[in-house]
Amino acid sequence: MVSVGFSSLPNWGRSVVKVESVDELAKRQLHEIPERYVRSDEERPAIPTTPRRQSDYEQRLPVIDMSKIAHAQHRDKEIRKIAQACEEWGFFQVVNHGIPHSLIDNIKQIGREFFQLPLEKKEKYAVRPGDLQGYGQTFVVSKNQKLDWGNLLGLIMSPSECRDESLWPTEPAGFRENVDAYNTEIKKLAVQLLALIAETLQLPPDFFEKKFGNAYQKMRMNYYPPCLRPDLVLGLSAHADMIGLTLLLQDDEVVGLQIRKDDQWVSVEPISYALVINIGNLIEVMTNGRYKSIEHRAVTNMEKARLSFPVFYAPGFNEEIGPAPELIDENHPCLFRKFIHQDYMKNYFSRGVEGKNSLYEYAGIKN
Ligand SMILES: O=C(O)CCC(=O)C(=O)O
Ligand SMILES: [Fe+2]
Repeated sequence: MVSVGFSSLPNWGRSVVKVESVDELAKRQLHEIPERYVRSDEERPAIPTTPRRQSDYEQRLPVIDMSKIAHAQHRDKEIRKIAQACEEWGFFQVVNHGIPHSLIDNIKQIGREFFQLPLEKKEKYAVRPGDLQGYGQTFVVSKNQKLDWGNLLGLIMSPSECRDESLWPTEPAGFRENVDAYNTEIKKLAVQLLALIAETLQLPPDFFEKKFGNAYQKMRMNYYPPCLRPDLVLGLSAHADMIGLTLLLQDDEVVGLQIRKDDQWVSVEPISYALVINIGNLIEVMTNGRYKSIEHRAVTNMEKARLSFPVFYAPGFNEEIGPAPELIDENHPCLFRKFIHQDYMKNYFSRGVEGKNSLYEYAGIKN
């Protein structure tokens, strides 16, 4: 079946299994966590302490000050920091990015209010079979798979033919205006960051921009209700983002995002009004593996709900994706074959969350 939001695109081949809303489950007086949410010993997370200690973060994720990029005397240093962050972490935070704080406050408020609506209201926007947007849980593709302690609302901004306004909540007030305004700002920042990332690799400044002409842009609101046993569950299973770049706004108060660094899970320190940026699988391919798309996950908190707001930014669906010829030489053999973005997307969504292994299975070249 071709879903409404993707009438001009092929079926994504993803079947959705409907599961109970975690928002509702978490409201019940549970004495134990239902089995379907309890992770195996290997997957169970270490939970950051409250109040937070430095050891919760191990090393600190690089923080890029965008206001310095405009100043000749600081620019080179910030560019070097971006290069180092992309090479060593695949992640960094940005501050002074120019997105009005009032807009960021509005997005957080709207997200919180949406998830507090009664279930019947949220279910008007439920994910439909085969679709990638709406209210629900991601990647539930089998009746036996472990479930995430979280719910989400996903909305595609562009291309315009994928934007499905019937799934845009009319409550809380101001939802549409704020989400649109925020996404316009995020797009500007994404364009700026991609040009800087190209610069760090001495690629032509429009190297990424060329592919992002008819960009795919999707916003997600993730809601992780408080959980009786954060040590047994995951808010969001470990995964790598299969897009170009992710720009994530996270909760100021509740720590939850963890990234895999040197085989350890490191929490990302919340910084007020900062955005967390990460390299997605497509940029890993386009940079011939120089910049890696790193696995990450979200953990929950016993007392407080946590919200996060990623915007996923990717090339147009029909773009051919492959390593930059400038980044292939004798010492850096070509690591990936070329493919069409939407073929990869379709393949990815048919698998469910499997870490990032599927990128190499799909497009990796064995040298
Ligand atoms: O909640 C978070 O901080 C992580 C969200 C995330 O990784 C995603 O939605 O892809
Ligand atoms: Fe992610």
